Amino acid sequence: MRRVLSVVRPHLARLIAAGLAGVTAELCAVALMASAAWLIARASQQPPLAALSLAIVAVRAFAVFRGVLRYADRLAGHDATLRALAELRGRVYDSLARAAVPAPGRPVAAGAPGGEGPARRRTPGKGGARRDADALGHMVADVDSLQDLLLRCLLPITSAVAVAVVAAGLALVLLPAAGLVAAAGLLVAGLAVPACAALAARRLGARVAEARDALAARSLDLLDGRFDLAAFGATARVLERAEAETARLARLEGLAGRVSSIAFGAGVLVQGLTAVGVAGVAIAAGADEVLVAVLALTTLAAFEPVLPLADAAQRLTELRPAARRLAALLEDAPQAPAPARAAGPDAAELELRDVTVRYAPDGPAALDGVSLRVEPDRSLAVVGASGAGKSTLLGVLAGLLPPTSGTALVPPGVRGLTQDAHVFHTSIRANLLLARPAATEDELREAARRTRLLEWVESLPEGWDTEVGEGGRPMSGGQRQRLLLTRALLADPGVLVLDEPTEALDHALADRVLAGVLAARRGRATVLVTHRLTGLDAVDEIIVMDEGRIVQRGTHAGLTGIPGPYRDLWDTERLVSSPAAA
Ligand SMILES: Nc1ncnc2c1ncn2[C@@H]1O[C@H](COP(=O)(O)OP(=O)(O)OP(=O)(O)O)[C@@H](O)[C@H]1O
Repeated sequence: MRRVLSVVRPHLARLIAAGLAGVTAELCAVALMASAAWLIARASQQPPLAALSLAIVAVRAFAVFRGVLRYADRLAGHDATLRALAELRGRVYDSLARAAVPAPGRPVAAGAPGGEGPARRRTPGKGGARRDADALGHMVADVDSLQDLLLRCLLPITSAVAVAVVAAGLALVLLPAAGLVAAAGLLVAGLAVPACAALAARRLGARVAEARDALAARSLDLLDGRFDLAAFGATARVLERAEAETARLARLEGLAGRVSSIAFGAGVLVQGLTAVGVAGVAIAAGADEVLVAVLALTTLAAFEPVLPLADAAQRLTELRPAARRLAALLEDAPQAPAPARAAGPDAAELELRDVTVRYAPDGPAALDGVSLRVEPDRSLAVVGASGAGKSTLLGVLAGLLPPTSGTALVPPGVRGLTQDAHVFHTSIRANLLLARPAATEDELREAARRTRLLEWVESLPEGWDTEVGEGGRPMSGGQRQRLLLTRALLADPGVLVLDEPTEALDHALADRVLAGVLAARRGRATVLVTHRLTGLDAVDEIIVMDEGRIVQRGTHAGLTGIPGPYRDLWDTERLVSSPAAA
């Protein structure tokens, strides 16, 4: 909770102002009740009007101040809370972004942020997307819960404590015995009732969660295993069990919903009993009727901010898991990797000098002393066997992975298409315009023509306005890849890095798409990681990697003309695609 609340620090002044406004508004409410009680009781004794004039003014003043201060309290409280929420959201997204890029020395582990969690790097298939959406939904809800933490818990608790202390203190001064009764009542309503409510809410919350899990598991069984259940004639039996579980869940939820009304009722009962007790003690002590009225009604008013504490305690119990998850997220994310040194404005090219990357401190080098220059107007292809270090090299070139040693000079304006690129749940047009909001229809069409996306878009009834992504129109892997590639082309960055941009396409289409992309990028720096060598004759330079090192470099014609790893890869490719050619 403390870790999450630390985001409030920059907005502490506003929050304190809101707290002060809240406390003063509640004190005004108590003072209003006290002065009104005094006025009515004293008026019943028919004193001269002048004796009442001060009380009349006080009643009006407290009524006006209470209204104004309540308004100020709401305004300042919501202002501070929304600012704190924005801050927390920013920090959470920063943590997710850091976790999504595994820094060397910190490999991505399953279950860790950046592993199978919401910030997972790759999202295979639809089920993964659904899990990501769930995780994202939970995270958004967790962040939003800070709002309740401040507005429904911390601020009300502050007001309640201040009012209870002042009211009980005043009663103690006026009549110690009555003060003790008031203090006892306030303690019961402000501590014991909320504690019991929180305990009940926690117990019931656990049982509700358990019942919900059981029902979810049963529903999945019913959906996924429907054919088996039908085959074995067991559908009715399992449905019956699911219905029983639904009824149990409804019962528990009803009970959980009643906890707050029961707690509120208990608080009101304590309030009434305490007011009667205070009046009784005051009468027994021989206090005059004005003092009795003031003490009893002030006590009644002092309970008003104390009664919502039962609700606040329950909410605090519910918010703790969310706070724990957020704190873990904020703490677990690896520290922001030292960014690759940005090259000066005149150094337009991308350069690596003796760069080594290790994912674990004592682990093998994924990149081993690589030096490389990417000229601003040339294209470069990176090839090599699986695990040779191609994606790692691309990560360093894109400024996403800092080198463990060596220097990476990465100019601003390196953008790319990594394997994590995301299709947003919106139209094809909006997905593309993300890269260049001002792009014209012609530019969209031109980019899509290069990547062979255009034919597919034109075949759709709603064309560019077709909704895609989760919940939208399902896309094939190839359509998704071409959409992302079009977006990368449209962005037209100074250096475009592409990780296996045609991996999901059949060979014939892959070759045409690659040729289109390279033609569109002619004269602009492009770095391409690929397994497929066909079409690389259109690339200015090819580097061949093996075990993290560059083992060959040259052009397609040059490298196929000499024995070596590139020619071996080329021969294998030709053999696989057309055995007769070998
Ligand atoms: N996040 C990571 N944590 C730990 N090790 C990693 C990580 N990413 C890559 N590696 C290791 O670094 C080495 C190089 O991997 P890299 O992904 O760069 O190879 P690649 O040539 O792109 O392979 P592929 O063609 O299969 O994508 C491999 O041994 C791989 O196991």
